[in-house]
Amino acid sequence: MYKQRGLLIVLSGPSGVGKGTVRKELFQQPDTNYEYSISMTTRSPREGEQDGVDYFFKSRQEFERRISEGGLLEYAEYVGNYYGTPLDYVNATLDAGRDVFLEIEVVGAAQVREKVPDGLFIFLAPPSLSELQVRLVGRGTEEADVIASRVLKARDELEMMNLYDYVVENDEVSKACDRINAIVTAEHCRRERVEKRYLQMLEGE
Ligand SMILES: Nc1ncnc2c1ncn2[C@@H]1O[C@H](COP(=O)(O)OP(=O)(O)OP(=O)(O)O)[C@@H](O)[C@H]1O
Ligand SMILES: Nc1nc2c(ncn2[C@@H]2O[C@H](COP(=O)(O)O)[C@@H](O)[C@H]2O)c(=O)[nH]1
Repeated sequence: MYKQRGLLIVLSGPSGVGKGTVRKELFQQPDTNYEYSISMTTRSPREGEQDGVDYFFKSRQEFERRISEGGLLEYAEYVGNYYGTPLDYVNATLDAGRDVFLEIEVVGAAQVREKVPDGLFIFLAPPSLSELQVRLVGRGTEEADVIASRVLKARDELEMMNLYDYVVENDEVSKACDRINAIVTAEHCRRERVEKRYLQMLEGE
């Protein structure tokens, strides 16, 4: 019997815009039905971060071995560290008909677009660049030079907004979550209509 694959939802945007905050809020909502794909990184854990929960923390050597084995759906080097999405988990979950949620930067998102063109690509945008800087400083997890690199990078990342299916402003976390939920629901309805039409056409043969 024909079984539709799950939907791959990609949330991207500059560092500090609030991707993690929005994602955590979405996953706390009782009717959320996506699976979160935990990324791999060579970055050191921040205070409170747990291996296998926030990231799979790996050495550069181990990460490069995963790349050479083709074990990543996408990866990017971001301000001196590797970040990537384990391929097996994404494939197994989508094959089981479950939606997968990726929270990744823009270079990796562009690679996913090439490989999974029917994914749903959402760019989370800050109200302004100055507010982005305020958020990064307020988070207090990076030194001033790293914050400066991330804000500088954000200028180029914002130019990639037009490559996305949707741009969602993160002015308020609850509003951003509502917008993302509405987009995902609309995409499911669209896919159901297409699937129904497809099955009707097969029956008519
Ligand atoms: N809508 C918002 N209004 C004000 N502050 C926010 C909002 N969303 C997130 N923040 C704050 O901004 C900071 C950065 O948020 P967060 O860590 O979620 O960003 P991120 O995009 O996941 O960053 P990175 O890509 O570096 O992981 C946090 O301190 C968070 O509490
Ligand atoms: N291309 C990928 N980017 C990822 C992945 N996981 C996280 N990220 C992004 O990296 C930056 C920096 O993250 P931080 O935790 O050090 O602040 C940020 O934009 C993340 O969204 C991934 O698997 N692939």
